[in-house]
Amino acid sequence: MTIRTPGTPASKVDKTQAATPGGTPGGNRVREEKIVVTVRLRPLSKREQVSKDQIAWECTDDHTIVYSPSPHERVTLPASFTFDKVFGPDCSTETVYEDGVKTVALSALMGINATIFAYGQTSSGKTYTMRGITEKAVNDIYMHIMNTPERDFRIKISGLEIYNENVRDLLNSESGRNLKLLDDPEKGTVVEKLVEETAKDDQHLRHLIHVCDAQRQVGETALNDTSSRSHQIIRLTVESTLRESSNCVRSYVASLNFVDLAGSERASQTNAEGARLREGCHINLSLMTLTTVIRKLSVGKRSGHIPYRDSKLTRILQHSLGGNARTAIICTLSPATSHAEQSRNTLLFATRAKEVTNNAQVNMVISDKQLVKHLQKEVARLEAELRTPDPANEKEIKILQMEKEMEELRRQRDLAQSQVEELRRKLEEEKRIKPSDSPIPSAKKCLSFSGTLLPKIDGRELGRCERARHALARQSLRQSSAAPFTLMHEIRKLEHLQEQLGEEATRALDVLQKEVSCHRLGNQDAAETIAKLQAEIRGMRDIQPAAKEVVEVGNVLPVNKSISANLKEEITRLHTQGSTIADLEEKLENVQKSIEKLAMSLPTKRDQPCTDISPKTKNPEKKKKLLPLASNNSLNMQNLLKSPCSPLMASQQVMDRDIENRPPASDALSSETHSVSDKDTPTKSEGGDASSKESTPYRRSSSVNMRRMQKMFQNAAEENVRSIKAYVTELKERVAKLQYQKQLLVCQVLELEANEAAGYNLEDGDNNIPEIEEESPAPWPLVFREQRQQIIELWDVCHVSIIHRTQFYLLFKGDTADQIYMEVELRRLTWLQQHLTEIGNASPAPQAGNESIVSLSSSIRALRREREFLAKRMSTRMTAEEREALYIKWEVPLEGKLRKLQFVNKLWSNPHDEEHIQESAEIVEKLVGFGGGGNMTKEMFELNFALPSDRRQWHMDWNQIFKPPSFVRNYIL
Ligand SMILES: Nc1ncnc2c1ncn2[C@@H]1O[C@H](COP(=O)(O)OP(=O)(O)OP(=O)(O)O)[C@@H](O)[C@H]1O
Repeated sequence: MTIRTPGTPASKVDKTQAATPGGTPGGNRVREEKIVVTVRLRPLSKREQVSKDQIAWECTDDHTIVYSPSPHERVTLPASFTFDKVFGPDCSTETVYEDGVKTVALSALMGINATIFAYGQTSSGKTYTMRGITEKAVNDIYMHIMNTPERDFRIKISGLEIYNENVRDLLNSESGRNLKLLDDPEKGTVVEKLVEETAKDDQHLRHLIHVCDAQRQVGETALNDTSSRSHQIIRLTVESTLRESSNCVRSYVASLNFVDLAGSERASQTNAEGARLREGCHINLSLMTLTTVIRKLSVGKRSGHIPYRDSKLTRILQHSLGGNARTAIICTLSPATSHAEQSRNTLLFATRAKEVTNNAQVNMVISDKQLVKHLQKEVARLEAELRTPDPANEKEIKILQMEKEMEELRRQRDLAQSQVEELRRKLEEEKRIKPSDSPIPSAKKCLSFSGTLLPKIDGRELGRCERARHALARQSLRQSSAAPFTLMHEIRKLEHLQEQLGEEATRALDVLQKEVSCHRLGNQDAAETIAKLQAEIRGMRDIQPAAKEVVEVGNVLPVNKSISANLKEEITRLHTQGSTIADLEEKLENVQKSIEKLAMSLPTKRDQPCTDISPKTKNPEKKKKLLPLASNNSLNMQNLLKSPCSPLMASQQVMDRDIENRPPASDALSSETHSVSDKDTPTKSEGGDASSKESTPYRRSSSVNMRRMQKMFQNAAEENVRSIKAYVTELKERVAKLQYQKQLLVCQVLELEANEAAGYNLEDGDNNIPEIEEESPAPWPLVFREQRQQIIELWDVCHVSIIHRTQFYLLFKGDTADQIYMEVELRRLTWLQQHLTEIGNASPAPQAGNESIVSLSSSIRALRREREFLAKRMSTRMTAEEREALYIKWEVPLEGKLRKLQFVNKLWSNPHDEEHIQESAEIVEKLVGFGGGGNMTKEMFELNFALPSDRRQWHMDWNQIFKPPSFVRNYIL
């Protein structure tokens, strides 16, 4: 057994912090603890009574002792002292023990070093007190041992005295030698060859203690017949180990010191001389060192050098003074006036001692012997288990498995917690980047689209955004990424349609060109218009689908390329074609205008010389106007009468002769036509079709039917121009729709890419998008409501024009036909939200072609301007009464100067209040004046995918806001 008292080797000592006495070891841990200081005031001794000494000290309560001088005495020094406990003359030693030092003493039973010592002037009652305390402690120790059968206790005792600065062994008086103090690096200060005896029982221990007392140096002085002339230290070492059955190899070990100091004395009072005087000098010297150590410790251990080594007493008690021990000091006092000054010195010492802090720890040792024994037993048990499998062992294995599982679960929980922490941290970061002065805090939540920017997990708000995101992602993936080939297929189909459309347009334009050729001999304006139109048509014919090399629908994709790479290529190609379509659309617009102009220039019935069409007419101008109509060749004539408006008809049928529409081929008509043509048929050089002259029916028409014929052609021409106009309009619509469909595809591809970038592997068909739960699609009304709420919140987040919001809100009420518009709006807003999140409040410097990039701040500014506009409108669109009623209802102060603006600022301010949204929309509608449905059509929104035009309607502000940066615009066809 290795015991460190206090010098057990560190490698074998396991120290934990001290427990509160009476508590579980290591339970209520105390890092630092002040020395417990109590004062015991004894009664007047017989000697003092005889000398008529007066009582100078009085215990006013359990903690205070007060100096009570005689009436004539003048007191200048402190008269009242307070301590942990003060015991008056009537208090028994048992009380002093129980209330003052018991807890400290019994700490030793739980591995904590403890020291109890008595300090005081000679004959103040130190020995009287310490003998009683030791007795009580021994009783309690053995009582505890009896009550703790699970532990095996061992009590050892050693006793020494320091007499005239010599250390003597009280249990080995035979030696008569002065024992040396050694400094052991591991054990600290040890007394060489000090006998340590193991107490067999309490009686034995008492006996040994008695031996120590008996061996102590005692002398008679004037103050005390049996004055202790030395410092006595009785050390009990208490070791306890759990009994063997528990397989525990660790033991508590602690020392309990009972220190009875020699009393400070004045030679004048003790009348000491000779040996007594010398003893007194040593006593006072060592007590002075003790006082110095205490004083230094009382102002802090780092106050400098602590002179422990200046006396043997302080060297031996070093651990009890500011070290690894719990310490209690009992300061004994004589109440006599004659010892008042000595008593005050004792109280001053006690006062300093109160400030000394110790660091007590639980001392545990591992016995090598016990350890080996334990390991041997363990090996034997395991060997036995191996030989005969124990069914209980299976249980243990299961328990082990369960423990492993629990460990894994804990690990997962920790991981989840760390992820939550990470999210929180990012949110904090987000908050820091986007200051909290953002007008709508909840907006930030929705501005986070990607997982890395998720807002704090916060109930419905996030739930809705998350659901929307997941729904969108899922839908997107189902539509696009879940089957990327389908998406490719869709693109191909679109291209095919686009190609068809181009071919139809080309065929129709052929017809149109020929038709226009027929009008070349019209008036000057018409001729110019026609020339322009022809040029445009030529230009349009030049526009062919650029991607003839595009693989046909159903062709196999290159297998060595990733789906996304192919899709990217497709998008790039679509982008190229997009400009073609845009050109086509623009040229169709021009053609339409020209046709309108042409229609205007066509001879009206008023212009026609109905009664003066004969070759002999005197008005060559009027006659000339008629000529083009009369000079059309047969092919054009037939084409003219064949409306090219139907795209389907624009196929082969358009070019075929339509017998039913052929003009009457009567002889009269032919002769009349012929007669006219003789003079007026345009020559080839004028653009007429000379080859058709021979076969034209006009040649065979008679002049009698000429007027009728002209009229008929006139009507046909008008009709055809109208048809062409309608057809061009239809072409435009189809181009727009084609454009729109491509937009949708692009959106899908962008999402596909985003999802791919986010780590969702699409190519292996493993859709890693967190499936919320496969549920049957919700009915449209429900979906509509949810989407609308998402849109409203996104409007709010992105600071979208409230006029746009109003238009959209009022237009789309939940028809099934609204689905596509809702989806488009949602997708655009989602993009915008992401875009705003990415660029934050920064206002990017305008770049070429990128002038309208929006930031959060620019959106807010635009919205503020819009609100100012609406505020102005309140004056003209509302009566004073209406305004006032609204102010009251919307809680705007009536007396405020900016109440209109205040009111408008409240519009569309709460995306979560349905009633508020409805009312806001109605008010904005009234202010802007697009009510009645006259100005608003759903198609406005459909066509909004086009880049901003110069249209000035408010709804186009959305496009102004939503002008994507160039990298996105490359995809927006
Ligand atoms: N609380 C007390 N009640 C009654 N008598 C006491 C009390 N304390 C001390 N005495 C008596 O006072 C006398 C002196 O006590 P004691 O020897 O314990 O003093 P001391 O402080 O140890 O002196 P010294 O330092 O000289 O050894 C003894 O006769 C003792 O019985």
